[in-house]
Parts: sequence; C-alpha cells; structure tokens
Amino acid sequence: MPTREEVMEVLKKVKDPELGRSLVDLGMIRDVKIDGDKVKVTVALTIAGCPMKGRIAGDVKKAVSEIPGVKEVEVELTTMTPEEREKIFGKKKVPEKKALKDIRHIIAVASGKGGVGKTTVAVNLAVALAKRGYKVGILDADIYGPNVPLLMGLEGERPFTRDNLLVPPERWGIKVMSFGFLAPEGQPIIWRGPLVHRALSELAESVDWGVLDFLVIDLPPGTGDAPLTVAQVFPLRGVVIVTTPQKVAISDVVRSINMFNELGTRIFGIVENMAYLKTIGPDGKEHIIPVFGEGGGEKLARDLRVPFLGKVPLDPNLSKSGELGKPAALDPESELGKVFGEIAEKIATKALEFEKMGSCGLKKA
Ligand SMILES: Nc1ncnc2c1ncn2[C@@H]1O[C@H](COP(=O)(O)OP(=O)(O)OP(=O)(O)O)[C@@H](O)[C@H]1O
Repeated sequence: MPTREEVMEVLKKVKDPELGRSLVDLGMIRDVKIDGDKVKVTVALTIAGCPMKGRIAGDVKKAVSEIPGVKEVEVELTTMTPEEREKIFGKKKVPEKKALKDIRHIIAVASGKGGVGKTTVAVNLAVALAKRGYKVGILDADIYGPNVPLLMGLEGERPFTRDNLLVPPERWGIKVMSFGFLAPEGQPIIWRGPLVHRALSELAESVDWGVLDFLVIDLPPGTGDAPLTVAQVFPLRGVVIVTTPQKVAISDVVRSINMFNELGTRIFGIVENMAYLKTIGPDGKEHIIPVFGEGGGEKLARDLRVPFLGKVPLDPNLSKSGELGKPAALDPESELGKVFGEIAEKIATKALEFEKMGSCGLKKA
C-alpha cells in the first residue's frame, strides 16, 4: 500500500506549468487520501477556472500512478482562498519610499496583452476619481509606449526639478509623470532588462507627488520585466486588469492575475473594454452590438472569482477625446463619464477595504 510520504515525494516533482514551481512548495496539495491501492489527491488551484487545470490534474495523476502498488488515482480540483494565496505569494514586502509616503492608495492598471485600451482606462479612471474630489496623480510607467501625455493633453511638456525631485506637470487637476517626458523628443527609448528595473526604481524615489489620495499607474502590457518591477518597487494597494471580450484574451488575463497573486498584489477586478457598440438603426432605435462577443469579461471574472468592475463601450468619442487630450470622463454627465464614474467608485470603495485589511507591503493607515 502506498504511503502519504511517497505520494508527497512524487508530487514534489510536479510543477505548476505557469509558475514553474512545485505544487507541494506552492501549497497546492490540499489533501491526500489513501484507501488500499486507491489514491485521491485534492489540488487547490491558485485561481478558479485556471486554464492549466487539465494539465495539472493530468500531471498529478501520471506522477502518482507511477508509484508501485497504486492502481487508481483520483484528482479533485478546488481553489485556494485569498488568505491561502497570500500566505504563499504575499511574503514580499515592498520597501517604503520617501517620495511615496503621502500617497494613500497606489493603483496599477494592467493588461495581459497590448492594445486593449489599458491607457485609455487608466487616464479616464484617474479623471473620474479627480471628478469625485480626490487628489489624484497618474504615472505612465508604460516605458515602451508612453501615451499618457498625449491623452492628458500634455505632449511636449517637461517636468522641472525642485530639491532634487521631479515636479510633475498638472492637467485637469491631476499630477502627471511619464517616461514620455523624459525621453528625447521623437526618439524611442530602447530599454534593456536591468535598465528597466533601475529606471522604474529611480522614478519611484524621485517624483514630488505631494499628498495624494490616489496614484494611478499605467503599467506596460503583459507580464514581462517592467510590470513585474512596478509591482516590486511600488507599494500597490491593488491592480485593475483591463481586457476585451474576446476569448483569446483569457489566457493573458490569467497569466497576469497569476503574476500579481505571486507578488502578493490584490486584484481590484476586471474592466471589460470595447464591450459593446451603441448605434442608431434605420428604425431610429438604439441598438447594442457586441462587436467582440458578449459577456466575456463578466464570465471571466466569475470563473476567476475576481470582481467585475464594469463595461466600457467601443466609442469613437473615447479615441477622439484621447487624441485631443481631453479625456471623456471630464464630463461626468456624459455616458462615458458615467461609465468611468461607476468604475472609479467601485475601485475607491475596494481601496478602503484593502487598506483596512492591510495591503501587502503597505503600512496600515
Ligand atoms: N473603448 C474604446 N473605444 C474606442 N477606441 C478605444 C477604446 N479603448 C481604446 N481605444 C483606442 O484603442 C487604441 C489603443 O488604446 P490604448 O492606447 O489605451 O491601449 P493600451 O492597451 O494602453 O495599448 P498599449 O498596450 O500599446 O499600451 C487607442 O487608439 C485608443 O484610442
């Protein structure tokens, strides 16, 4: 009859395909039951609906079946609680930075892949928060495509230096800092890995933000060096994930959530951008067209057990307002203003909840 020790020993060699670490080290083996030659292993996935769950179950089954004396293996899948995830992933503390000490909530806006409208959402979220009376700053950490200055109407601006700190230009009542301000005009900066880390770490120390309720950080897309560094050097209250409704975006979002889980960063939830298009049909009535499919973001949030923060329509006014440097959320009574207002309110409420819980790496207020 196989023993629990033997089972755990073989499971030590089974790795989470995305995190690259042993299921045992990750605390994913919730239970092992042995009944004669039958073994039942309960695996707690880091997030529900993990697209790797079939592979993980298959790898566990294969590894345990190879133990001499085992005839039958059953794998039951369950999901970790947020507390369990924090125990494993939330060990890393972000060192405190003087330049950030008067900022109450630092919120990152991330996306699994490029071009889903992350910057558009980040800018309009910052504006919607400012419209609600909060003191807001926005940091464009998208080193590869810093578009925040354009969207905020600050192209060509430069920060000035006071007491060795960069003073961010202001527009629409929001303090703005961007790698775009620091790059030579018209020239792309080519960043290599270690430089990315150094540049972002220096930026975290060298901006005079003053007192802010919210600092919104527009992250570079994906799960590469740059978003990882931001989550390591800024004491984030949490992260907002932007996606589009297409199925193809799902695995990118899961990868992104896994990365933030591993870093101990809380997830505010998912914003679905380009969720629908409103048109007036020949009948004179309003029609809602789900251009990229329907309910993808909501289902994804449900499957991954993270909050769904709202849908942003595909609206030419949103891209036009971006090009003009006048974010759509500046008019809180407009349709887009209301959409971003509701999302901002949900995030502000959650930020207070997270603050009470004592966010990873942050001192309690
Ligand atoms: N809901 C929307 N309706 C219409 N146009 C949109 C919408 N969201 C974004 N866009 C447009 O799509 C383009 C890409 O948007 P944006 O730059 O915000 O994406 P991103 O995810 O930040 O991209 P990157 O990965 O390059 O940083 C822009 O031209 C923007 O104006």
